[in-house]
Amino acid sequence: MDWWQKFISLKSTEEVELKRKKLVFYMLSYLCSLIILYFANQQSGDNSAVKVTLNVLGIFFIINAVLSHFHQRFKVSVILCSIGISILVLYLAYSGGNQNTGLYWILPFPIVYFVFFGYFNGLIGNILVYFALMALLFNPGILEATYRSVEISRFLASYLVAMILCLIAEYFRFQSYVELTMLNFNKQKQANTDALTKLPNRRFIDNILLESATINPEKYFPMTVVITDIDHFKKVNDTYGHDTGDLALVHIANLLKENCRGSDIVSRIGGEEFLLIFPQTGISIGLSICEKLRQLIEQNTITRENQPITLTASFGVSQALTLFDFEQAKKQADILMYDAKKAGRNQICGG
Ligand SMILES: Nc1nc2c(ncn2[C@@H]2O[C@H](COP(=O)(O)OP(=O)(O)OP(=O)(O)O)[C@@H](O)[C@H]2O)c(=O)[nH]1
Repeated sequence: MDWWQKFISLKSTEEVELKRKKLVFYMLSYLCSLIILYFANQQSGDNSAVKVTLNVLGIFFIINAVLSHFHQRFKVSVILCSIGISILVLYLAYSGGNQNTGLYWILPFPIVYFVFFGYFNGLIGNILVYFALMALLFNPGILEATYRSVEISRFLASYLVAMILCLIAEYFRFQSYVELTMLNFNKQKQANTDALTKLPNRRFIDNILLESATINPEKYFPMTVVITDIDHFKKVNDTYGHDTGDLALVHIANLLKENCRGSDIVSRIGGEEFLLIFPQTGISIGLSICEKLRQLIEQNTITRENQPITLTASFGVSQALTLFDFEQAKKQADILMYDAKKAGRNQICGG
């Protein structure tokens, strides 16, 4: 699995999308219920059944929206609201509302199902309501209202057109949401990846990793923190050229990555400097992993023009028991790495 996938969160775009849905839900709930209550009490004439039903539904939409501010189950509120809307739509068709104008007031509703449920589930919801309306309207015997057949066919055709237009709009809105999400994902990935070795970079450590460790410290601590630096790397560049230097960096990066666990973090934080993090690992195990890595680097030469080039690296190993120790552990590992250099390179200092 790509290292990034464990950390990538589409959280930011998903949160924006959820915020949009919530705002639409609240606006629709409060605005529609006010309109419904206005019609219930000012425009429903003498029809007391219409008055009562509209008042009940209007109050239901308000209570449902208010309650949703206090619990975490937003989806439940949306489903309840949609059930209320379906009842309202069918009741308007059945009763004719005030002076048989009910059908006109149904036409704005197809969009609500798409806004709440997306293009696919919204379409299913709309089709169900459409068939229920057809079943009602083509059975005049069960209706309280009386409609001319031309009125019914015009209404059903307009509902269908409204449904198709909303479907097109919602489908392409969703596609652009997916594209923007991927764009955001790729930009985040790019910003947190070292271009040469494809390892996580310093920005990743300072932002994303620390955020993850703050949220789930038990996943990380106690941790071993390692700084490793390739020895005499300048000589590699000077002797074989910058391209070979790059090749050597990629080689070491792959070697470190392939020989650490999936949960370990291997990052490139400077020119020829790598920061390794071994989560939930005590210092003694950390030291033995580093010894294995040190030997692997020494043994796995790279070849240039059929000539083997031996690389070695120096390691500074420290540990962080909690998040508060992390920065200090990094500094300590850096100091220890320089101690390893001073002591002759190709060795590990730590404890
Ligand atoms: N090819 C290549 N070289 C790099 C890159 N980043 C840094 N370097 C080189 O890495 C070298 C690091 O040299 P020094 O800091 O003197 O360290 P060193 O030669 O490894 O010596 P010690 O660390 O003391 O063993 C410099 O020559 C940098 O130009 C890179 O992305 N590609």
